[in-house]
Amino acid sequence: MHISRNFEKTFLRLLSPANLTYDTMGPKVSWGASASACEQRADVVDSPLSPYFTSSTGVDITAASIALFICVAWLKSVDAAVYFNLLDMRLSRKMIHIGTGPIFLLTWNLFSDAPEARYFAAVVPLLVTAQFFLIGVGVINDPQAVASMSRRGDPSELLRGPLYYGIVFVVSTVVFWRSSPLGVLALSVLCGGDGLAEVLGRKYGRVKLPWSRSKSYVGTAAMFLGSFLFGFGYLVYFNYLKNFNPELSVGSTALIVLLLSLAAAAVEALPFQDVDNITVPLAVIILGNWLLPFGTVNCEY
Ligand SMILES: Nc1ccn([C@@H]2O[C@H](COP(=O)(O)OP(=O)(O)OP(=O)(O)O)[C@@H](O)[C@H]2O)c(=O)n1
Ligand SMILES: C/C(=C\CO)CCC[C@H](C)CCC[C@H](C)CCCC(C)C
Repeated sequence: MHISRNFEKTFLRLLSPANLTYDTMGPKVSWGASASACEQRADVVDSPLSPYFTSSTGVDITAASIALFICVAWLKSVDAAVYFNLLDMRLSRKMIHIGTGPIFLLTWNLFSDAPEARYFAAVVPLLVTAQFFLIGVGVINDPQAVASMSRRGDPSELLRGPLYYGIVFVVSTVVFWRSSPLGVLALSVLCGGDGLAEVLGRKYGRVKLPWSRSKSYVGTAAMFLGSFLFGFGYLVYFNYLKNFNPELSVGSTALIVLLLSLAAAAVEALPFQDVDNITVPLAVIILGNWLLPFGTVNCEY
C-alpha cells in the first residue's frame, strides 16, 4: 500500500467516531462488509501530457510548471486590476478566494497517475502559500499582493485567511488528491460557498444573524447556494472524467451535496472570521466521509 493511502486513512480515523471501521484504500467506510470492488480507489486518470514524455516525472514536472504559470498569471492579473483601479480591494480578495482554488482543481488531471503525482501537485499551492507567508511576516515586500489579498492593506492579514486557505489546499491535495470526492468537495465548497457568501452578503445582507452580527441571512443563503453549485459541479465534472472509482451516481450525489452544503452554511454562520477557511472544509470532510459512500454506484450498503 502506498504511503499516501496511509495519510488518508490516518487523517480520517483521527476525525471520525471510533465505531466506524476503515478499509485500507482510503476514505471509504466499511459497514462491516468485506473488501469489494467498491473499495478500490486506484487513480486511473490518463494525463493528456503523457504521450509527450517517457516518464511520469516528466509529466508531473511539466504539469506543476503549467499550474504554477497559470497561478502567477491569474494572481498578477488581479493585482494589476487593483493597481489600475479596475477592481475594488474587497472584491479582489474574494475573486482570489473564489477563483484560485477552482483553477487549481482544473489542472489536477494534467498530472500523471503515478503515486507521487499528488506531491508534485501540492508543491504548487505550497510555493504560492510560502511566498504569501513571507510577505505576511515582512520578509518579502509586495504591496500589490497585499492590496489585492488583504481587507485593510495590512501584510499581517495574509497570515490568517489566505494562509489557512493555502494550508488547506496543500493538505487536501496530499491527503485526498483527485480520486477522492471528499477532497474535491471540501475544496470547491471552501471556494464557492465562502466566496459567494461574502460577495452577496456584503451587497444585499442587511438583516444580520442574531448570533453572528457580521453575517447575514442573504450571506448564509449564498453560502449554501455557492457550496452546492461549486461542490456538485466539480463532483459531476470529475465523475465525468472518470476520476472516481467507484463512480458517483449523479442523483444521490446531488442529494448528499445538498445536505453537506446545508452543513457548510451552518458552520460558516458561526461567529468566527478567517478560520472558516479551515472549519468549513473540515466539516465537509467529516460529514462527507460518512455520507458520500451512499452516493456511489454498484455498491451494496
Ligand atoms: N454568512 C455571511 C458571510 C459574510 N457576509 C458578509 O460578508 C462580509 C464579510 O467580509 P469579511 O471580509 O469576512 O469580513 P469583514 O472584515 O467584516 O468585512 P469588511 O471589513 O470588508 O466589511 C461582511 O460584510 C458580511 O456582512 C454575510 O453577510 N453573511
Ligand atoms: C485571499 C484568499 C483567501 C482569503 O479567504 C486566497 C489566498 C490564496 C492563496 C494563499 C493561494 C493558494 C494557492 C493555490 C490553491 C494554488 C493555485 C494554483 C493555480 C493553478 C491557480
